Amino acid sequence: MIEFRDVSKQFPGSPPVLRSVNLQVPDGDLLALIGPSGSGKSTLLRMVNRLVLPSSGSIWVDGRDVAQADVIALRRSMGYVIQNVGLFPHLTAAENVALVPNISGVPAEQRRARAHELLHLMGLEPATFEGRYPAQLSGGQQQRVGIARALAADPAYLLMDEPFSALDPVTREELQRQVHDLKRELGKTILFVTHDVEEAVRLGDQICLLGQGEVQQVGPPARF
Ligand SMILES: Nc1ncnc2c1ncn2[C@@H]1O[C@H](COP(=O)(O)OP(=O)(O)OP(=O)(O)O)[C@@H](O)[C@H]1O
Repeated sequence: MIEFRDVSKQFPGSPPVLRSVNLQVPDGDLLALIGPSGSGKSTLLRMVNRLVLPSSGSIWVDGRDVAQADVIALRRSMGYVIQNVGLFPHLTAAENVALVPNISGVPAEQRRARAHELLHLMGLEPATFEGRYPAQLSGGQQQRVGIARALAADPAYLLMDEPFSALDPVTREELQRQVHDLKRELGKTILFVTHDVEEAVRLGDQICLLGQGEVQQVGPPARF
C-alpha cells in the first residue's frame, strides 16, 4: 500500500501546493490522480520516489516511511513512467529494458531473456524490436519500451505520470488496455497521473481529484 499521511508541500517563495493530503492506494489498486494544471498531481507522485520531499507529513510504502529508505533501493523498487519516456537514445530497446537488471548485476543471458519477455508482454515482438534504437520506434512503441523498462525489476509499484498524454487516441487506448491487463495479471499497485477524466474513469479503481491544494474528492469512478 502507498499511504500519504498529512502531506503538505510548499516550494520556497511560492504559495503552498498541497495541504494536508491523506490518501491511500491499497495493494493491487490503480489510483488515478486528476485535477487542473498546477494542482500538484506530479508533485504528489514524485514524493513517493523522493524526487520531491514533503514540507511536512510522511509517505509510507509497504508500511515503511520512504524518508527512512535508501533512496536508490527505493527508486529501484518502483517503476517510474513519464510522458516523454526518457529512453536512452544510444541504447537499443532491449538494452533500455534491461538497464536496471544490468546495473544490478544480472548476468547477460538472463537480462536478455527478461528483456524479450517484457517486450513480448508489451506487444513488441523481440525479433523485430530488440535491436532498434529509440529513434527507430514510433511514440507508442517508445512508450511500450518505457513501460517494459519500468517492469524490468518486477516492482510491486508503478508510478505513471501522464504516460500517454503525447500519444494519438488509438495508441493511447491500446496502451490503456495494456495497463489495465498488466494490473489484473501482475497485480501491480499503480499511482497514475492524468489530466484526462475519461482515462481516469477507464483505468482507476479509485479516482482522486486534487484542487486548490487539497483532495477535493476521492472514490470509485462511478462517483465521478
Ligand atoms: N521544483 C519546483 N519548484 C518550484 N515550484 C514547483 C516545482 N515543481 C512544481 N512546482 C509548482 O508546483 C505546482 C504544482 O505543480 P505540479 O507539476 O505538481 O502540477 P500538476 O497538477 O502535475 O500540473 P500539470 O497537469 O500541468 O502537469 C505548480 O504551481 C508548479 O509551478
